[in-house]
Amino acid sequence: MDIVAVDGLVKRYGELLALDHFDLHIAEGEIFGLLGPNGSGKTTAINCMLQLLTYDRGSIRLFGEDMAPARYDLKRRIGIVPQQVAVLEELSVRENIDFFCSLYVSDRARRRALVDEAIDFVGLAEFAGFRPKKLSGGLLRRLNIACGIAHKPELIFFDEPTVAVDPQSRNAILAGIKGLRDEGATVVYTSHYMEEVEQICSRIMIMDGGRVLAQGTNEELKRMVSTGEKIVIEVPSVSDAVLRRLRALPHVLEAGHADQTLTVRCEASPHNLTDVLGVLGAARVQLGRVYAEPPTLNDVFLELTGRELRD
Ligand SMILES: Nc1ncnc2c1ncn2[C@@H]1O[C@H](COP(=O)(O)OP(=O)(O)OP(=O)(O)O)[C@@H](O)[C@H]1O
Repeated sequence: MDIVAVDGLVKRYGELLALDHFDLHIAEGEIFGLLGPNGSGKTTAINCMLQLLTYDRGSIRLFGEDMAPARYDLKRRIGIVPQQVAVLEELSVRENIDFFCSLYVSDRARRRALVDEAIDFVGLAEFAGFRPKKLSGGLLRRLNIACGIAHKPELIFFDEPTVAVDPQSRNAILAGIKGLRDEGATVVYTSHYMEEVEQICSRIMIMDGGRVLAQGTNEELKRMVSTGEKIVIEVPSVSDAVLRRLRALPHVLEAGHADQTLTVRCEASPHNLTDVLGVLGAARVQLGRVYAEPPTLNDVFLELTGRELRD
């Protein structure tokens, strides 16, 4: 059974079509990535699923049941980690987590255990008595996460949880999300950082302008496009004649030399590296380090839309 089943969702803000027949199906135990540039409709889609926004058309089923504003039984099974940190300034770390947990769990003893577990989970034990304004940006994000997950939700929405956090907190957050999945939760993860989505998501949807452009595993998405690897070779100089010969190779899209580095972008094909090294060998070019980078999700987005994923 799909934990999330969204079909034909249409959402307008006045004239603006924010979601255009948007479909989303997520199986139990997935970390599903919603990847798209700013304004592509990720937050709108989440807020419709949570019934925080009304929508014009479409159906939303969560846990196999029709979602509606008064379905508190379903809402109780959901955790939300919003894009903007939403905690109470006058409460400590522990009190904040306890407050949000108390919206779902009334038994005090059970709540104390859940709050302790959430504090350990996000690594905030030594800050439990701190007020939010004493925390760094990364620690504040971790508190935001603890508030969203302490009640042990089965389905958790993370909306850009790593914006403006230091690398250490970012890694802790990503590891934490995988930990939640390992404990049985299903996760919806929105981001415009393709590396994160590649790192943790079982499946990824690329969206733009409120529409689904493509979806699949990381590898499936990369196989959908014709862009192949980027070959990078350290070499002090390359003559124009050699560059012309490289560009004339059957699967080469682009070849250029800058900063003592030759870069050759190719279409997907098994012999690109051999062909490129063949041209350089014939011209007796002295080579330094040679490596090939596989296509990124940015290449996929670029080929699908003609634009970069990052602004
Ligand atoms: N309350 C609103 N009123 C009018 N337009 C809105 C409103 N909220 C969002 N929009 C517009 O709807 C579109 C989708 O926005 P949304 O916030 O869902 O995108 P997003 O992919 O989540 O982007 P971001 O990463 O910036 O949050 C954008 O064009 C945005 O300007």
